[in-house]
Amino acid sequence: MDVGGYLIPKGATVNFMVAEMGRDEREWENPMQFMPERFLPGGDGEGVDVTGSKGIRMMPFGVGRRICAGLNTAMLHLEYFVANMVWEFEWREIAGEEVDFAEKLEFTTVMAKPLRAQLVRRSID
Ligand code: HEM
Repeated sequence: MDVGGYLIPKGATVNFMVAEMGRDEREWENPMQFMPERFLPGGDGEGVDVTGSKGIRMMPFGVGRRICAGLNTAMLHLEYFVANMVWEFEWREIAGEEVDFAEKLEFTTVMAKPLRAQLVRRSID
């Protein structure tokens, strides 16, 4: 089979570099910038399809017949969880400890400098 000019032999194992999709400048504006607002209306990630049925720009849950069975549960809970964490707390860097996205390869890829944050409870009056 020919995929984008590459001949894939029958029975070959194909590994998709999922993280590289998120770093692709042809797909994402300033991909290395942490910009969660890109997924809001008007952003380059607005309405992105994570199921792979319209196209694939990111695939955190895999795609196709073995796509994550918990996708909808996970998305619902993550949105609820993140919304509450931002609603309840202000998230700050610890003085003198800048957030550093440098990576280190262990069993999985982890942050070279573990992230520590200072949480300040918001006053909800
Ligand atoms: C942020 C949360 C989650 C992420 C990023 C995630 C991601 C994934 C990925 C990448 C796969 C492999 C897909 C493939 O083989 O192509 C997978 C499979 C699976 N996930 Fe999740 N998952 C999450 C949460 C959950 C939850 C909450 C459940 C259950 C309640 C769940 C149940 C499953 C099951 C059963 C499979 C195997 C599906 C199969 O092989 O047919 N996942 N998930």
